[in-house]
Amino acid sequence: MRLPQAQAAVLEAASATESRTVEELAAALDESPTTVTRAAFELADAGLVAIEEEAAESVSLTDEGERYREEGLPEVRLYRAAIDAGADEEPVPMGELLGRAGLDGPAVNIALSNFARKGYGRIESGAVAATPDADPDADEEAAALDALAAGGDAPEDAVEELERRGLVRREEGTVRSVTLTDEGVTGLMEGVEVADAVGAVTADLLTSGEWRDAEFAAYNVEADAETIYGGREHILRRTANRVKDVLVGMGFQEMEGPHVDADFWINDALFMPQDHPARTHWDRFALSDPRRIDDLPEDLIERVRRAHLEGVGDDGEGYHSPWDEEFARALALRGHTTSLSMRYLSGEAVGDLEPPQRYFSVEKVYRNDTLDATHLLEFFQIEGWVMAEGLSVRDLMGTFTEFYSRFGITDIRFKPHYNPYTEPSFELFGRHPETGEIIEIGNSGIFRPEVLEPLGVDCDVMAWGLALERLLMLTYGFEDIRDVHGTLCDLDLLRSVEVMH
Ligand SMILES: N[C@@H](Cc1ccccc1)C(=O)O
Repeated sequence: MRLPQAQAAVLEAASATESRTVEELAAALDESPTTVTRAAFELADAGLVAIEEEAAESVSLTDEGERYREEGLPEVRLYRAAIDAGADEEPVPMGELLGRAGLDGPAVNIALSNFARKGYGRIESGAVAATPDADPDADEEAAALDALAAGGDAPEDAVEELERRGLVRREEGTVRSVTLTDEGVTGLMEGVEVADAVGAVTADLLTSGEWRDAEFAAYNVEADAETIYGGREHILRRTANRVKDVLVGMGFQEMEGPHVDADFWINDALFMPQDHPARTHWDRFALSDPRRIDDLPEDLIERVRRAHLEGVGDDGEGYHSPWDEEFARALALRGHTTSLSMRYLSGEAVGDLEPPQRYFSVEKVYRNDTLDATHLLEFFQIEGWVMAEGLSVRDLMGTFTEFYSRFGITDIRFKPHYNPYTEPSFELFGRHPETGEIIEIGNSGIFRPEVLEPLGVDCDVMAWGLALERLLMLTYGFEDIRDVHGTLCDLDLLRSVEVMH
């Protein structure tokens, strides 16, 4: 029988009467467990060995656990310092003991919370009274740390406590044991010849031309292998791209524009009065340097100013409140991408547009919100608008129904709403697939004449801002947006979440 080197070695090292683990074989053969595992699976495929698998749990020390194993658990160090200072007879001020025990930073709280729990003593009004006959040498958690570090076992309740404290971590693994089958024994008796099968193509093999005569080992695609995570497009980016594809498919063109913009484009062009509470309570992220925009179309400034002061049309009223150009020139991170819609509708971005037109963007916006499961300080907005003659709310609803149905969402709901820049306005809601909760997914409406006339648009424009992250929640069932985005994100989830097309 001819076998590649690793397989021949494993076959010879295996026994018919005693199963040997992959780790034992690897140590005996001075090979890596990966090589032995692979060879064992190939031998098993050929019927020469049997592999038995057993789920096994291993417990290892975290960096913090390792540190305490070397330096002593903080509560034990506090107890020893307390005994040294005579705290078993008379309480000693805490500050003094912390210095003696060499404890500072987070270790102080850790020492204090475990000290009393383990019966090392009491802490009252800033002084420590130590239990005279406590035995720090018999500390079960310290003993467990030592035992686990040495590869041994420790009592379950000690391990649980250490795990709770973040000093050890449990890992699930599989232990594989190999035994020779009858066929394997026969094969061995008949004699095994080592074939020079090549396991991996090297640059040498290729340049020397040796690959022409080499015998290549077959791949075993069923063998267990270490998981290697390659780079991968983030689910949010992937969903953003999918949204773009859907909108392009619906006849929309993409807008682009600055993340930092003048309040003029973010608010004033939208007929948001300068003294509107939203312009302060929206908590904008203002820029201090540069502070203002220089480049604004003078004639548009004038038309917007007049719309704010006097209104638009015969029965227009306006706000009759002061309008300050400098206030409009202030720069901030955009709180919505409707600033882009203003730049495009005004002709500032790509020149004057004739109806019909459809535009969208899927871009970041910034709001000083309080972080929670459904709010981030920055998120992606799916902005969009349609410019055409004779648009109605029916068109708006139809567009959303069409858009969301492309993502399998067929039960969106509408609620009348108020925006200073649209009339009528609607908020959109969808049902969370896991919790069943109705969540807000967007805001929309038909732009008022006070917005459109200064921009020089004389037909209807319906528009919206939808939250990409909420769409993600509805399509994937995420419950906490922080699992997907930001420093608390769940890497395992991001690595393994399935792609939806
Ligand atoms: N700017 C609105 C969305 C919107 C855009 C356009 C028209 C109506 C509403 C928001 O951020 O909530």
